Amino acid sequence: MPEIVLMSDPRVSAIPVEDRGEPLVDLRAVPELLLDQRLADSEGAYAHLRHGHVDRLLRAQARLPEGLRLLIVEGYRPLALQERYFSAYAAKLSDANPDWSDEHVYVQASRSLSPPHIGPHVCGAAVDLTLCTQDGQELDMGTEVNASPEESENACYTAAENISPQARDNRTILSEVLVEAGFINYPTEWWHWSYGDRYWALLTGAPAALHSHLDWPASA
Ligand SMILES: C[C@@H](N)C(=O)N[C@H](C)C(=O)O
Ligand SMILES: [Zn+2]
Repeated sequence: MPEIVLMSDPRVSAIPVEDRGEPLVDLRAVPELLLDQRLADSEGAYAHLRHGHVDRLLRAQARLPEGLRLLIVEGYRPLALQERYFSAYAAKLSDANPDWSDEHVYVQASRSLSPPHIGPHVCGAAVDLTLCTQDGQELDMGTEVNASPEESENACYTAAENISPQARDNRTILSEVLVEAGFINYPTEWWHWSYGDRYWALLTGAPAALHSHLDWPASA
């Protein structure tokens, strides 16, 4: 397996950000894209993404085999929520592994959650998504969206081998259309894709990230 750069890697936070001022768009107003409700918040933050992502997602969806579509689970995530998610997971890891240093806990937590200050969801640049049929039945992807390494025996890693051939094929279908549309994947999570954030810049060689952190409510 090629080296996985974790979100906690100092090379990620060292990437400069040159924000383009691209607005957030509410995907609830884009009927071609199907939104899942499992992480829906009352203000609809989860349904927002940077403007350019809409065309990228539509382009990816158009390339799917007939009968399949994207199912969007979460886009924009307010900073306070990212902080809550990160510190709760770090605390859980620390409790389960009392011999781990704080630094090791930080790195291990970043397998599943971005340190808040570099979080791509916080910039409206990342989207968690899966595949479903036209009538919304989710495909077998080997794990649930947002399964942790602990609960999935690392099957959440995109290249994991401990999944069925069918789930492997489904991950390949998802990856191919999203890569073609310009997204990059976080290799510890088959469902997490982004464009224009620091992690994207590091992996693509772009000189800077295109989107900085956004407060919510934003001028969407
Ligand atoms: C919570 C999980 N789906 C996720 O989004 N993880 C990434 C690494 C993040 O927090 O940015
Ligand atoms: Zn994500």
